[in-house]
Amino acid sequence: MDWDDDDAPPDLIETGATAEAEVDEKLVKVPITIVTGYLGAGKTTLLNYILTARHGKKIAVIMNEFGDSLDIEKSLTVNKDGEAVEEWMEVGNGCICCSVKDTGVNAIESLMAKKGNFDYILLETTGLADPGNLAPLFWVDEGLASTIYLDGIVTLVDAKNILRSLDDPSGKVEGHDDSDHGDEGPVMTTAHVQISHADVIVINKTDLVTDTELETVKERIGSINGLAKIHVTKQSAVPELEGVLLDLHAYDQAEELDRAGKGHSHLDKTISTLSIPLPVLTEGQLEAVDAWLRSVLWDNVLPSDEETDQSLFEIHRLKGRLVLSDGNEKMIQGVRELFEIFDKPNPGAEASLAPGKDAGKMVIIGRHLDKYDFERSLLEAVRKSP
Ligand SMILES: Nc1nc2c(ncn2[C@@H]2O[C@H](COP(=O)(O)OP(=O)(O)OP(=O)(O)O)[C@@H](O)[C@H]2O)c(=O)[nH]1
Repeated sequence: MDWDDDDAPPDLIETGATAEAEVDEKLVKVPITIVTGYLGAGKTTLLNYILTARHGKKIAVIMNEFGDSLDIEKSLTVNKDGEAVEEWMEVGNGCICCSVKDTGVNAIESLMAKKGNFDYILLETTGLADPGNLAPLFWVDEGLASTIYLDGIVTLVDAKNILRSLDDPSGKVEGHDDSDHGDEGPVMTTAHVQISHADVIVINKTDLVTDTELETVKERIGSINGLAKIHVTKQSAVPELEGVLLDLHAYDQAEELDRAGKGHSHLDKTISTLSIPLPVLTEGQLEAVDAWLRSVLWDNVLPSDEETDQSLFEIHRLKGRLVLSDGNEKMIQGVRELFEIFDKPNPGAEASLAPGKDAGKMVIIGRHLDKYDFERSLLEAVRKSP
């Protein structure tokens, strides 16, 4: 599809997509990247950087002006001849809100039906958005044959202010109040949830901090989210885009599992990353892991020998690798209560492990994880199964 300069729709960054690309446009799935971060962290600077670096690609930038719901009226960045202008447009499909999970996808699909496929979709959230509410909108079941897929969540943090934001009670996320349960706990701020759900964290504005301050920021962020790739930037200029910010495939593989060390760190009192090594599993034990996940993620119940505890923990992100006794491997991906266990892509890509050795791993990012013995519960569930 060719766009006249004069007719170019306001949502497209029209930088000269090729005819060849358009032949495949019905077959190709378009990645959507959620870009989140506090006010002034450098999101717009990052988006402009991507648009410039991806000259020649058709990129839709959607501004989520209203926090956790996407409204039909969106401010969209247009780029013509390197000049960015901002306009308002109507997607025209009603309000996209979290209660209607597939509407966000439908609206973008109908937009693409009208305008032709994009190469990338970048969804910039407001400074206050909880990406955990948005990700499930776009993490669509394969069976639904959507033309878009959630590629990953990128969180920008301002190196100078992030520690203050993490400790600022006024940044508390609404709707996660434990006071009903008599457990106030340390405050969970929007900065926490933006970091805990991230697949990539860009620590920006590093020109405003010393090396020592930067190290402290990195350690704190790494203790909250031990899975995310961390990049350190000035003016949001990441070293490259491929696999760094774009084309992450963060929800269809789990290669970064080994980044998370064993056990968990306590640098941040609110959110931590917990890593549990798993043995080689039989088919029955695989089912036990599935049942354990359903209990933990759907019912908030951590099964254990002594008790079944309705718990206060809150899981934001979960990834895993399961090695089976027949030599196959499975991956686990989870965000909030949603999870999926699926065959490892590219089987045989990694050397197989010696039998009996800890072979698999589950990494959990969430709140109040240190109050419960997740490892014992999971390993017991596995051991009890044939
Ligand atoms: N010193 C410094 N300033 C930066 C850097 N990156 C961006 N800025 C500036 O910080 C300000 C905020 O950057 P934006 O990219 O607009 O941040 P944002 O996250 O989009 O902010 P909102 O749109 O307000 O949520 C702008 O004036 C940028 O020029 C950096 O690395 N160092």
